Amino acid sequence: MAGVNGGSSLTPAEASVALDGVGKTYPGDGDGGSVRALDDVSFSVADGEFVCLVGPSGCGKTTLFRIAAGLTDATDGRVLLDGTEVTGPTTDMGVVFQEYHLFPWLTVAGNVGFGLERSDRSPAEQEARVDEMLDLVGLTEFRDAYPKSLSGGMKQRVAIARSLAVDPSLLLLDEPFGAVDAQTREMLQRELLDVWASTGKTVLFVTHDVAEAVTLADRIVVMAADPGRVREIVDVDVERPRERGDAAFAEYVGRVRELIGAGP
Ligand SMILES: Nc1ncnc2c1ncn2[C@@H]1O[C@H](COP(=O)(O)OP(=O)(O)OP(=O)(O)O)[C@@H](O)[C@H]1O
Repeated sequence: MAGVNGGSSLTPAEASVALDGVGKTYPGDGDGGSVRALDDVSFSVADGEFVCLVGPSGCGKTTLFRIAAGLTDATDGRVLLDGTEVTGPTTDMGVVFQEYHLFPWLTVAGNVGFGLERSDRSPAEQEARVDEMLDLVGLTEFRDAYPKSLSGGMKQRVAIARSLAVDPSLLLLDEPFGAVDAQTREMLQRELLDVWASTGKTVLFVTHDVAEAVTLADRIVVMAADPGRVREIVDVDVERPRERGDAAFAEYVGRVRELIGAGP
Protein backbone atom coordinates (compact mmCIF):
# COMPACT_ATOMS: atom_id res chain seq x y z
CA MET A 1 0.00 0.00 0.00
CA ALA A 2 1.35 3.40 -0.94
CA GLY A 3 1.28 6.51 1.03
CA VAL A 4 2.45 5.95 4.57
CA ASN A 5 4.22 8.97 5.94
CA GLY A 6 3.52 10.72 2.68
CA GLY A 7 2.24 14.21 2.31
CA SER A 8 3.27 17.60 1.33
CA SER A 9 6.62 19.12 1.98
CA LEU A 10 5.10 22.53 2.44
CA THR A 11 6.90 25.01 4.60
CA PRO A 12 4.73 26.44 7.40
CA ALA A 13 4.46 29.70 5.48
CA GLU A 14 3.14 27.94 2.33
CA ALA A 15 0.52 25.81 4.05
CA SER A 16 -3.07 26.81 4.70
CA VAL A 17 -2.59 25.71 8.28
CA ALA A 18 0.66 24.57 9.84
CA LEU A 19 1.33 23.18 13.29
CA ASP A 20 4.92 23.81 14.10
CA GLY A 21 6.40 22.01 17.11
CA VAL A 22 3.19 22.29 19.13
CA GLY A 23 3.45 21.09 22.73
CA LYS A 24 1.09 21.36 25.66
CA THR A 25 1.66 20.67 29.34
CA TYR A 26 -1.31 20.96 31.67
CA PRO A 27 -0.10 22.04 35.09
CA GLY A 28 -0.67 19.67 38.00
CA ASP A 29 -2.68 20.52 41.07
CA GLY A 30 0.28 21.81 43.05
CA ASP A 31 1.62 18.38 44.10
CA GLY A 32 3.28 17.91 40.73
CA GLY A 33 1.49 15.53 38.38
CA SER A 34 1.51 17.81 35.37
CA VAL A 35 0.32 16.19 32.12
CA ARG A 36 2.33 16.42 28.92
CA ALA A 37 -0.69 16.25 26.58
CA LEU A 38 1.17 17.07 23.35
CA ASP A 39 4.80 16.92 22.38
CA ASP A 40 6.37 18.45 19.26
CA VAL A 41 3.39 18.04 16.94
CA SER A 42 4.18 19.29 13.46
CA PHE A 43 2.22 18.85 10.25
CA SER A 44 0.76 21.04 7.55
CA VAL A 45 -2.50 21.08 5.68
CA ALA A 46 -2.38 22.39 2.11
CA ASP A 47 -4.91 24.77 0.65
CA GLY A 48 -8.07 22.81 -0.21
CA GLU A 49 -6.84 19.61 1.43
CA PHE A 50 -8.99 17.38 3.68
CA VAL A 51 -6.99 16.04 6.63
CA CYS A 52 -8.35 13.83 9.42
CA LEU A 53 -6.75 13.46 12.83
CA VAL A 54 -7.20 10.12 14.61
CA GLY A 55 -5.62 8.47 17.63
CA PRO A 56 -6.28 6.57 20.82
CA SER A 57 -8.28 8.06 23.65
CA GLY A 58 -6.27 10.66 25.53
CA CYS A 59 -3.70 11.28 22.76
CA GLY A 60 -4.53 14.97 22.75
CA LYS A 61 -6.88 15.29 19.77
CA THR A 62 -9.19 17.71 21.53
CA THR A 63 -6.29 19.67 22.99
CA LEU A 64 -4.74 19.99 19.53
CA PHE A 65 -8.06 21.02 18.03
CA ARG A 66 -8.51 23.72 20.66
CA ILE A 67 -4.99 25.01 20.12
CA ALA A 68 -5.50 25.10 16.32
CA ALA A 69 -8.76 26.98 16.84
CA GLY A 70 -7.08 29.53 19.10
CA LEU A 71 -9.20 28.45 22.09
CA THR A 72 -6.28 27.11 24.17
CA ASP A 73 -2.69 28.33 24.29
CA ALA A 74 0.12 25.96 23.34
CA THR A 75 2.99 25.62 25.81
CA ASP A 76 5.49 25.26 22.93
CA GLY A 77 5.43 25.87 19.21
CA ARG A 78 2.88 27.71 17.15
CA VAL A 79 0.02 27.40 14.70
CA LEU A 80 0.10 29.37 11.46
CA LEU A 81 -3.02 30.07 9.43
CA ASP A 82 -2.14 31.35 5.95
CA GLY A 83 1.28 32.26 7.34
CA THR A 84 -0.03 34.26 10.31
CA GLU A 85 0.33 32.98 13.87
CA VAL A 86 -2.96 32.09 15.54
CA THR A 87 -3.22 33.88 18.88
CA GLY A 88 -6.95 33.51 19.53
CA PRO A 89 -10.25 32.66 17.84
CA THR A 90 -10.58 34.18 14.38
CA THR A 91 -13.31 34.40 11.75
CA ASP A 92 -10.78 32.98 9.28
CA MET A 93 -11.65 29.59 10.80
CA GLY A 94 -15.05 27.98 10.90
CA VAL A 95 -15.29 25.74 13.95
CA VAL A 96 -17.79 22.89 14.42
CA PHE A 97 -18.05 20.83 17.63
CA GLN A 98 -19.81 17.56 18.41
CA GLU A 99 -22.37 19.44 20.47
CA TYR A 100 -24.10 21.69 18.01
CA HIS A 101 -23.84 24.93 20.02
CA LEU A 102 -26.82 26.43 18.23
CA PHE A 103 -28.65 29.39 19.71
CA PRO A 104 -32.07 28.02 20.72
CA TRP A 105 -33.73 31.44 20.59
CA LEU A 106 -32.72 31.99 16.96
CA THR A 107 -34.25 30.39 13.87
CA VAL A 108 -32.16 28.29 11.49
CA ALA A 109 -31.60 31.41 9.34
CA GLY A 110 -30.73 33.43 12.45
CA ASN A 111 -28.17 30.84 13.51
CA VAL A 112 -26.59 30.64 10.06
CA GLY A 113 -26.44 34.43 9.79
CA PHE A 114 -25.16 35.03 13.31
CA GLY A 115 -21.50 35.64 12.40
CA LEU A 116 -22.46 37.77 9.43
CA GLU A 117 -24.02 40.45 11.60
CA ARG A 118 -20.57 41.59 12.61
CA SER A 119 -19.27 41.53 9.03
CA ASP A 120 -19.31 44.47 6.67
CA ARG A 121 -22.01 42.93 4.46
CA SER A 122 -25.25 44.87 4.00
CA PRO A 123 -28.45 43.30 5.40
CA ALA A 124 -29.46 42.26 1.87
CA GLU A 125 -26.05 40.67 1.27
CA GLN A 126 -26.29 38.86 4.61
CA GLU A 127 -29.68 37.46 3.71
CA ALA A 128 -28.43 36.32 0.30
CA ARG A 129 -25.46 34.63 1.95
CA VAL A 130 -27.72 32.85 4.46
CA ASP A 131 -29.91 31.60 1.59
CA GLU A 132 -26.83 30.38 -0.27
CA MET A 133 -25.61 28.47 2.80
CA LEU A 134 -29.04 26.95 3.49
CA ASP A 135 -29.17 25.79 -0.11
CA LEU A 136 -25.67 24.30 0.24
CA VAL A 137 -26.73 22.12 3.19
CA GLY A 138 -30.27 21.42 1.92
CA LEU A 139 -32.14 23.29 4.66
CA THR A 140 -33.87 26.04 2.67
CA GLU A 141 -37.34 24.91 3.71
CA PHE A 142 -36.35 24.97 7.39
CA ARG A 143 -35.05 28.54 7.38
CA ASP A 144 -37.71 29.72 9.90
CA ALA A 145 -37.63 26.63 12.14
CA TYR A 146 -36.09 26.66 15.62
CA PRO A 147 -33.29 24.24 16.61
CA LYS A 148 -35.48 22.30 19.04
CA SER A 149 -37.64 21.06 16.16
CA LEU A 150 -34.64 19.69 14.21
CA SER A 151 -33.01 16.25 14.24
CA GLY A 152 -29.37 15.89 15.28
CA GLY A 153 -28.27 15.61 11.66
CA MET A 154 -30.14 18.77 10.71
CA LYS A 155 -28.68 20.66 13.66
CA GLN A 156 -25.20 19.71 12.55
CA ARG A 157 -25.98 20.90 9.00
CA VAL A 158 -26.99 24.25 10.51
CA ALA A 159 -23.70 24.36 12.46
CA ILE A 160 -21.73 23.62 9.29
CA ALA A 161 -23.66 26.25 7.31
CA ARG A 162 -23.03 28.77 10.10
CA SER A 163 -19.32 28.03 10.16
CA LEU A 164 -19.07 28.47 6.37
CA ALA A 165 -21.20 31.62 6.15
CA VAL A 166 -18.36 33.99 6.94
CA ASP A 167 -16.24 32.29 4.26
CA PRO A 168 -13.37 31.13 6.47
CA SER A 169 -10.21 29.81 4.85
CA LEU A 170 -10.20 26.75 7.15
CA LEU A 171 -12.95 24.51 8.48
CA LEU A 172 -12.10 22.79 11.78
CA LEU A 173 -14.38 20.02 12.98
CA ASP A 174 -14.10 18.05 16.25
CA GLU A 175 -16.09 14.77 16.17
CA PRO A 176 -18.91 16.61 14.40
CA PHE A 177 -20.94 13.47 13.68
CA GLY A 178 -20.32 11.75 17.01
CA ALA A 179 -23.82 12.35 18.33
CA VAL A 180 -25.90 11.02 15.43
CA ASP A 181 -26.90 7.49 14.43
CA ALA A 182 -24.77 5.49 11.99
CA GLN A 183 -27.02 6.02 8.97
CA THR A 184 -27.24 9.79 9.48
CA ARG A 185 -23.51 9.85 10.06
CA GLU A 186 -22.79 8.31 6.65
CA MET A 187 -25.20 10.72 5.00
CA LEU A 188 -23.54 13.70 6.68
CA GLN A 189 -20.12 12.42 5.59
CA ARG A 190 -21.30 12.34 1.95
CA GLU A 191 -22.80 15.79 2.32
CA LEU A 192 -19.67 17.22 3.87
CA LEU A 193 -17.62 15.85 0.97
CA ASP A 194 -20.03 17.56 -1.44
CA VAL A 195 -19.69 20.84 0.48
CA TRP A 196 -15.93 20.46 0.50
CA ALA A 197 -15.86 19.76 -3.26
CA SER A 198 -18.07 22.73 -4.06
CA THR A 199 -16.39 25.24 -1.72
CA GLY A 200 -12.75 24.10 -2.00
CA LYS A 201 -12.22 24.74 1.73
CA THR A 202 -9.27 23.40 3.67
CA VAL A 203 -10.58 20.95 6.29
CA LEU A 204 -9.06 19.59 9.50
CA PHE A 205 -11.41 16.98 10.96
CA VAL A 206 -10.90 15.20 14.30
CA THR A 207 -12.51 11.78 14.74
CA HIS A 208 -12.02 8.57 16.67
CA ASP A 209 -13.79 6.65 13.89
CA VAL A 210 -11.17 5.17 11.56
CA ALA A 211 -13.68 4.27 8.81
CA GLU A 212 -14.90 7.86 8.88
CA ALA A 213 -11.33 9.11 8.41
CA VAL A 214 -10.72 6.71 5.50
CA THR A 215 -14.03 7.79 3.92
CA LEU A 216 -13.17 11.47 4.10
CA ALA A 217 -9.49 12.26 4.16
CA ASP A 218 -6.78 12.99 1.63
CA ARG A 219 -4.36 12.30 4.49
CA ILE A 220 -4.81 10.89 7.98
CA VAL A 221 -2.62 12.11 10.81
CA VAL A 222 -2.40 9.19 13.23
CA MET A 223 -1.45 10.19 16.76
CA ALA A 224 0.06 8.21 19.62
CA ALA A 225 -0.47 8.89 23.33
CA ASP A 226 1.71 9.59 26.40
CA PRO A 227 2.69 12.12 25.31
CA GLY A 228 0.39 12.96 22.41
CA ARG A 229 2.44 13.08 19.23
CA VAL A 230 2.25 12.29 15.53
CA ARG A 231 2.85 8.58 14.93
CA GLU A 232 2.46 8.54 11.15
CA ILE A 233 0.76 10.39 8.37
CA VAL A 234 -1.08 8.15 5.92
CA ASP A 235 -1.99 9.24 2.38
CA VAL A 236 -5.36 7.75 1.40
CA ASP A 237 -4.84 6.96 -2.23
CA VAL A 238 -8.38 5.88 -3.16
CA GLU A 239 -10.78 7.61 -5.58
CA ARG A 240 -13.90 9.17 -4.09
CA PRO A 241 -16.64 8.22 -3.52
CA ARG A 242 -15.05 5.46 -1.46
CA GLU A 243 -16.90 2.25 -0.83
CA ARG A 244 -16.58 0.59 2.55
CA GLY A 245 -16.80 -2.83 0.92
CA ASP A 246 -13.72 -2.28 -1.27
CA ALA A 247 -10.52 -4.15 -0.48
CA ALA A 248 -8.43 -0.96 -0.58
CA PHE A 249 -10.77 0.72 1.91
CA ALA A 250 -10.52 -2.22 4.32
CA GLU A 251 -6.76 -2.25 3.92
CA TYR A 252 -6.46 1.41 4.95
CA VAL A 253 -8.81 0.89 7.89
CA GLY A 254 -6.71 -2.07 9.04
CA ARG A 255 -3.45 -0.18 8.62
CA VAL A 256 -4.65 2.88 10.58
CA ARG A 257 -6.16 0.70 13.34
CA GLU A 258 -2.86 -1.12 13.61
CA LEU A 259 -1.01 2.19 13.99
CA ILE A 260 -3.45 3.37 16.66
CA GLY A 261 -3.15 0.13 18.58
CA ALA A 262 0.63 -0.06 18.28
CA GLY A 263 1.26 1.13 21.84
CA PRO A 264 3.91 3.63 22.87
N1 LIG B 1 -7.87 20.79 31.32
C1 LIG B 1 -7.04 19.76 31.52
N2 LIG B 1 -6.28 19.69 32.63
C2 LIG B 1 -5.43 18.65 32.84
N3 LIG B 1 -5.27 17.63 31.97
C3 LIG B 1 -6.00 17.65 30.83
C4 LIG B 1 -6.93 18.71 30.56
N4 LIG B 1 -7.52 18.45 29.34
C5 LIG B 1 -6.98 17.30 28.90
N5 LIG B 1 -6.08 16.82 29.79
C6 LIG B 1 -5.26 15.60 29.64
O1 LIG B 1 -4.52 15.74 28.42
C7 LIG B 1 -4.47 14.50 27.73
C8 LIG B 1 -5.08 14.68 26.34
O2 LIG B 1 -6.47 14.92 26.48
P1 LIG B 1 -7.43 15.24 25.24
O3 LIG B 1 -8.82 15.38 25.76
O4 LIG B 1 -6.89 16.35 24.44
O5 LIG B 1 -7.30 13.87 24.40
P2 LIG B 1 -8.28 13.22 23.32
O6 LIG B 1 -7.41 12.49 22.37
O7 LIG B 1 -9.19 14.25 22.77
O8 LIG B 1 -9.08 12.19 24.19
P3 LIG B 1 -10.51 11.50 23.88
O9 LIG B 1 -10.40 10.81 22.57
O10 LIG B 1 -10.65 10.54 25.02
O11 LIG B 1 -11.53 12.61 23.91
C9 LIG B 1 -5.19 13.48 28.61
O12 LIG B 1 -4.22 12.84 29.40
C10 LIG B 1 -6.10 14.34 29.46
O13 LIG B 1 -6.35 13.72 30.70
